[in-house]
Amino acid sequence: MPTVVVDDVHIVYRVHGAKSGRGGATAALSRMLRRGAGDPERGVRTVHAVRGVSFTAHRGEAIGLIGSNGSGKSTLLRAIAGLLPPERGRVYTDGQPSLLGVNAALMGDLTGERNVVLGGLAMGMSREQIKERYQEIVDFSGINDKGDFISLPMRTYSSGMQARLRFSIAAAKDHDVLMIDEALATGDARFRARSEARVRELREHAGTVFLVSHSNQSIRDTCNRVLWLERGELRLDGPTEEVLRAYEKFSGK
Ligand SMILES: Nc1ncnc2c1ncn2[C@@H]1O[C@H](COP(=O)(O)OP(=O)(O)OP(=O)(O)O)[C@@H](O)[C@H]1O
Repeated sequence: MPTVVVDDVHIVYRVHGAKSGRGGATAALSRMLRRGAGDPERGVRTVHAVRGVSFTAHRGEAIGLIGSNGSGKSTLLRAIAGLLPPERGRVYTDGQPSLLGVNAALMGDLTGERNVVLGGLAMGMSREQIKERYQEIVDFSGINDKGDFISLPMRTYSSGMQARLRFSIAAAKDHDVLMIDEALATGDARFRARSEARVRELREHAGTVFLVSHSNQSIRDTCNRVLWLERGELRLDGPTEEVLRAYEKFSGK
């Protein structure tokens, strides 16, 4: 059963005002003034971040996305989630894909507790379901292991704690398509092991999991298939070990 079909997708970012991007404060000010007047010369630069990528994902697959910095991994995930319109090509998905990014939109000024509810509602859970899973989510995150932190605003958490809570909220639900962008990298070793186990579980519940990671070990431990992107192009798509070996050779590891 296919869950995601990506057909010759191209993603192009447009960066406005980038052509006149040099100079100090005075130049910036004059640019602003010109912009106000509707300057026709204002430049738009384009970044062709994903170039003609095609693949089909199935139920029960955990697919790792690898590639060097800026190779288009996060962009591709955002396109699958429907957050970026393709310039060319199509993305077909079965159900609503959930993107769990390091920057997932929880609210820093709200307590961890409120964010669990907010995140649950955002994922389409009912209040009852959230209430039922609440303790499980908090326990999984380990936020309260060292004291009552869940009742403090989320902005007071360390980046690792924030990432853990985000992952725990997202993982509380079985997703058709769950996309995880580097979230595993921020937790400590124990949390990483726990979340990797949860990714395997989600996958067994017949969903499809995408995982962007720079940790080849995380990819090895969780994924059965790997897509390797380089400069926006799909270089290799295949079984984890095969693709990782080629990638490690390429990156000199
Ligand atoms: N909002 C944006 N506006 C313009 N260009 C962008 C934007 N976001 C990303 N890019 C460009 O798109 C390309 C791909 O970026 P992307 O973040 O998808 O790479 P990545 O493989 O996830 O990188 P990393 O491993 O460093 O997280 C890069 O060249 C980047 O500069």
